[in-house]
Amino acid sequence: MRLYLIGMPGAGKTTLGRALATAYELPFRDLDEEITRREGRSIATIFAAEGEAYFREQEAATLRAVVQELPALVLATGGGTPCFHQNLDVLLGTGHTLYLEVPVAELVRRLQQAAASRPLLAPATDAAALTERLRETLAARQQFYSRAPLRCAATSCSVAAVQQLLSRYQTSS
Ligand SMILES: Nc1ncnc2c1ncn2[C@@H]1O[C@H](COP(=O)(O)OP(=O)(O)OP(=O)(O)O)[C@@H](O)[C@H]1O
Ligand SMILES: O=C(O)C1=C[C@@H](O)[C@@H](O)[C@H](O)C1
Ligand SMILES: [Mg+2]
Repeated sequence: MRLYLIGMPGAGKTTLGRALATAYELPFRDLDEEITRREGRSIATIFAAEGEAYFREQEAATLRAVVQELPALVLATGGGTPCFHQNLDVLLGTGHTLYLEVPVAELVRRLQQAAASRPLLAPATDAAALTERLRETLAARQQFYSRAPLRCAATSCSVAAVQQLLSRYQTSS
């Protein structure tokens, strides 16, 4: 089984992804970490040195390489992954895609500390600016995230809840 987690920055893709991989005894990959490893530099450095378009190309290529390499895994994608280069079609066509749905106010709480090291959020320094930035980003991305056949809300996104969701989904499909 390939299980893909998608959602906004701070939604908990990496945190929950690792826990799900342990529960299912599957390898875990984090797409941001894979890109960092392939490139030998941080995401922030890639954005600063090469710009977003270059990052999106590397992201798309790395996604396809990971999918080809591993027939079974849990993959935490980057926040923007489903929104560029037909990546969502790759996800939908090769595994189960789960959208972690988290309200903007909760994302702000989680991200406020870390915003400076996240290139797309860095310009938003205070809570109001970060809220506005996340609102705009989510509005633009909703059309992609909402195509995931599986979704769970922030408050119910435990490993057990996802396992239940997935087993119901697998028996019905
Ligand atoms: N269920 C949760 N409840 C509260 N805090 C959480 C939860 N899941 C993750 N967090 C916290 O929120 C922050 C972001 O989590 P995480 O890095 O897993 O998100 P992400 O979706 O992988 O973000 P990114 O897209 O930036 O990689 C972390 O500080 C993490 O500890
Ligand atoms: O939301 C986004 O577009 C991003 C999220 C991160 O996971 C990284 O993939 C990168 O910082 C871009
Ligand atoms: Mg992450």
